[in-house]
Amino acid sequence: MASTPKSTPVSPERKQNKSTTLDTSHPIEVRKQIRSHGLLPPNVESHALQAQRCLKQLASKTTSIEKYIYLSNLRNANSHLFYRLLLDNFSTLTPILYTPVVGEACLKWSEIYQRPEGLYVSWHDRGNIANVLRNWPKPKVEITVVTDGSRILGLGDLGVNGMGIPIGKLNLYTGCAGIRPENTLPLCLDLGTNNEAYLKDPLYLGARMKKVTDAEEKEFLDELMVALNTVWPGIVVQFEDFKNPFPALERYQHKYSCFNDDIQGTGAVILAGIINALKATGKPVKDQRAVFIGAGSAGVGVAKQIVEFFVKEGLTEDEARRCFWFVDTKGLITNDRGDKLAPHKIYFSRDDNNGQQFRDLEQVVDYVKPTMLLGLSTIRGAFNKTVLEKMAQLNDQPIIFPLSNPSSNAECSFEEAVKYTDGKAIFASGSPWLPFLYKNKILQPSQGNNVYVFPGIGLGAILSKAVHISQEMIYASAVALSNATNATEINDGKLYPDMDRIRDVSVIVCREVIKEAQAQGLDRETSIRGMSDADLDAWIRSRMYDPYKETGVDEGVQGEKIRGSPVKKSLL
Ligand SMILES: O=C([O-])CC(=O)C(=O)O
Ligand SMILES: [Mg+2]
Repeated sequence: MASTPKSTPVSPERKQNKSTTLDTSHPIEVRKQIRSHGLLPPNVESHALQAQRCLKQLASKTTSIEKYIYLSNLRNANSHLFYRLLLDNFSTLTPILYTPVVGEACLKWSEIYQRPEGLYVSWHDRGNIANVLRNWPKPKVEITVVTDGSRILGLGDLGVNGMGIPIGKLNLYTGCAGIRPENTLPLCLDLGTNNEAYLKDPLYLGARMKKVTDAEEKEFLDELMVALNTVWPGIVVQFEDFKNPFPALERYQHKYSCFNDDIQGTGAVILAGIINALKATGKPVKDQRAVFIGAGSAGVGVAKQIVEFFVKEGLTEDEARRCFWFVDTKGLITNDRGDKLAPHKIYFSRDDNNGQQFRDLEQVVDYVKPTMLLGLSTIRGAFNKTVLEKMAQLNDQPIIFPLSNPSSNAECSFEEAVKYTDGKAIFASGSPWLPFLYKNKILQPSQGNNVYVFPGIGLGAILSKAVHISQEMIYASAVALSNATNATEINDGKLYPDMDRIRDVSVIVCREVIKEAQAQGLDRETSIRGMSDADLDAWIRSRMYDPYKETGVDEGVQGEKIRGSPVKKSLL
């Protein structure tokens, strides 16, 4: 291998991470400049040819998990190529990198593990968290997705196996919102697990200890938030898949630039879907009756954002709140049910049931006569044939949202929703389903997944340098998403934009989040105040990572030089 001449400085990062520069699309001049000449096979390939090989290799993998591992390896071998492939095949690759296959990957994480890919911070690191963060090899971190693995999708407590989720979400941050991959930090907290099977599994990669108490978790998270903001001031923090996320959200949301994806991100996306569904049915909000099955943090978070919308549409908060009925494992949540309700359930608990109690969903549907049914219960089949048939008898266009993830936990499939409502359902699910042919018409499912907003919210917070992420900024993301759905999509019966337009959608969401931050005086980036929408969009785009523009040369400026003018002869 040629030694590096003194005249060509190679950054320490580049030395450590040479792999990202080994790209068969690099022209010979680039290969010579970055000293990868000879390390690559001679043919200089087009991006299209590279993609063709990757898709062929991917197709040769027979199981979803093999496809997942293939894509992880590709990302580590050549991140720009990986992101080019993702951008060009978004709707095909997302179900592998993200829900549902990422769920399977998390379940098997200890078996399929090959490399860390993120940072693990343990209970035993308390008192020393900032120093552990400083071990992260990349100098700049703009955003982190952090989980403690205690409620991974609808799969329960998976401990450190939950690391697949921050990795998957951050892949989408880069793919959808163009945050540079090296500026993202997947973060998994090992605060113990109550998953007995994992604790007994010799291959399990986490500490052999039970989950710490709520008070201990609070102490740990307080130190973590200070440490993150000390090591990377202004870092945006996305909380993900915590079993009990409300306390942390309440504690930090006015103090740091952070949000909870499961409460606020999912809430915003579902609200956008509901806004579009109500436009389709034409029924006013005052006539809506929403039954939620599953009264965990996500369900309550989603409903509270819909309450906000109903209030903006003219109801009082009390009138809006009373449009919701929640069902948990014990039945309809009422004040006189005889059990002690968890604090987050009290807001929606009913007091108008005249002593009647309803144990199952069918009884609740008969009693409430809902216009919409939303599932965040992780109970596959909870929206059974009878329930769906009843919804179709009650409504011309019943709104059916089985939102639990992954698909194996969804309350019903798209096919079931179509068949049992005779094609009348207005449908959105959390995980993807295939289109379904019904009565000679191909019907398209909508996927109400938080991926529609979290990348734009995170990018908006980064670019506006928001001091914190307000509920109004989250609400703005929901309205932006509903407006981003175009006429063709609406005519096709869709509630959300096509996934293949996700980059454009993320720009729109980001712009509206920035504008709301500006309106509330939460922004610190003064140079973009007062810009028109078009100028702001162009400014946002100019800051987004584009894997097609990466030359493999360290700094973008040098890359520009290579593209713009011939590289100096002396370097060749
Ligand atoms: O990851 C997803 O697909 C959506 C989500 O946040 C969850 O289900 O927890
Ligand atoms: Mg989640």
